[in-house]
Amino acid sequence: TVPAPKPPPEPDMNNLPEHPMPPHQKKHALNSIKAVKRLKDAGPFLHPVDTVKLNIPFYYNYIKRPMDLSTIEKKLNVNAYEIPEQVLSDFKVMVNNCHLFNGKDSAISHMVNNIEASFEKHMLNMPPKDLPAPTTHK
Ligand SMILES: CN1C(=O)c2ccccc2Sc2cc(NC(=O)[C@@H]3CCCO3)ccc21
Repeated sequence: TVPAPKPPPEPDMNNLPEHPMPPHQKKHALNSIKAVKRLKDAGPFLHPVDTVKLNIPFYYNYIKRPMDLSTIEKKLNVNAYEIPEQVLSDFKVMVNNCHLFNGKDSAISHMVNNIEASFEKHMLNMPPKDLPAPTTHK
């Protein structure tokens, strides 16, 4: 019997963190995701893998944590992340899903590697959690 394709899980809205990432870090992470979404190689990663359009009903049987750029952006907007590393780890889930399902040397995996490199470069400029107090020059 063909297993019914499972819908991609929504961001874990149920247990949002008590102390989410502060606004200046959230803003930087959102800008980084927006910059990646504009890359030529980002197309297939903008939305959850569409198992019907791609005719891969087994996808969610292999890929237990589907992830894509729109889901990361949504999680940022609902303050689902506590620290920037959690954003990076969701990004890596998306990368590893692609490597696992398509093969590390596939064209689509080279595309996801490109956008991951770009995202990591943006995240190098992430401001520290506790910004220095604004100094008032006399
Ligand atoms: C990341 N990834 C994949 O990992 C994937 C999974 C199975 C088969 C092919 C691919 S490459 C791929 C292609 C699209 N393409 C599309 O979404 C559009 C709509 C359906 C055909 O092109 C989206 C995701 C994707």
